[in-house]
Amino acid sequence: MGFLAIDVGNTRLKWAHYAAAEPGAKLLAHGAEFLENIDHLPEREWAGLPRPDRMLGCIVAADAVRRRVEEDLAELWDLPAQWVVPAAFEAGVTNGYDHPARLGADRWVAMIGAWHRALATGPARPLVVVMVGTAVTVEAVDASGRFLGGFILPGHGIMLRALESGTAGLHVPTGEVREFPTNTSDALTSGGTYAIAGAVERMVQHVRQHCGTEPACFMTGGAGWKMAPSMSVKFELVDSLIFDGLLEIARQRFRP
Ligand SMILES: Nc1ncnc2c1ncn2[C@@H]1O[C@H](COP(=O)(O)OP(=O)(O)OP(=O)(O)O)[C@@H](O)[C@H]1O
Ligand SMILES: CC(C)(CO)[C@@H](O)C(=O)NCCC(=O)O
Ligand SMILES: [K+]
Repeated sequence: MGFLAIDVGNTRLKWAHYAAAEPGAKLLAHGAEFLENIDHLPEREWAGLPRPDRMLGCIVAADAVRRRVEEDLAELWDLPAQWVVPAAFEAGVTNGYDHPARLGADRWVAMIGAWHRALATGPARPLVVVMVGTAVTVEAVDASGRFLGGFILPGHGIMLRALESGTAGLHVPTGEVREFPTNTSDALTSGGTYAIAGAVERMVQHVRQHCGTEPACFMTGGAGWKMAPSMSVKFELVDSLIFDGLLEIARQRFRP
């Protein structure tokens, strides 16, 4: 019974089992695993689930990970995997990428989730959608639902590892975010955080200028909570943005 939504990122696989394939459906079970541990899913977390009627996922990880998940779904439930591939248009959002299929599926699905979340609370307005995961993405959507373009930048972990491996003197524990850092740990943590916050602020400016309206701003991703206190613009932190998008796409695709 129900609907299984899966989001396979570059660091973790997140899954959610819903009572139905439609927005607002009851969440029955959910979990997240680091990719190196997903082999356990069929014997542990997924072993107790009733067979989902359908599955829809988005994946940006390597092909080997995708095959692994597809084999698990086939063996456990004889369930065919369906992955979202960014198209020119889906669920109200138009894809402005030069090559629409080259856009990351997670970015596309998160924008669709944000678009419908915003529409549910008022008239259409431009969006800025930020995902803080292994990488950080900052997307712009105009008031007609057109994805204008977006930034990709390194996430906290990659920024720190790049600095550690490229220098002799930057091996220090995680610090605090400070306006004026006075030790190496705080300087690194603050630098990474404000690099992301600064990119987001610029995108908000670009959208304001291009659309002539204040955008609604959404943030999601495993490290979203770390960014929230340091943002200069008001953001709604929505952990489930990708699942919201998958539910909306599933509703439209699987409509009886
Ligand atoms: N509690 C934490 N403390 C320190 N760093 C963290 C923590 N949680 C996440 N991170 C770092 O933040 C980045 C993204 O985290 P996480 O894996 O939770 O995001 P995600 O949205 O699942 O990523 P993806 O979808 O790309 O797999 C990683 O670089 C990770 O090392
Ligand atoms: C940018 C990431 C890594 C973010 O998870 C992912 O969306 C991805 O691999 N994208 C493909 C390239 C692109 O979106 O232009
Ligand atoms: K992701």
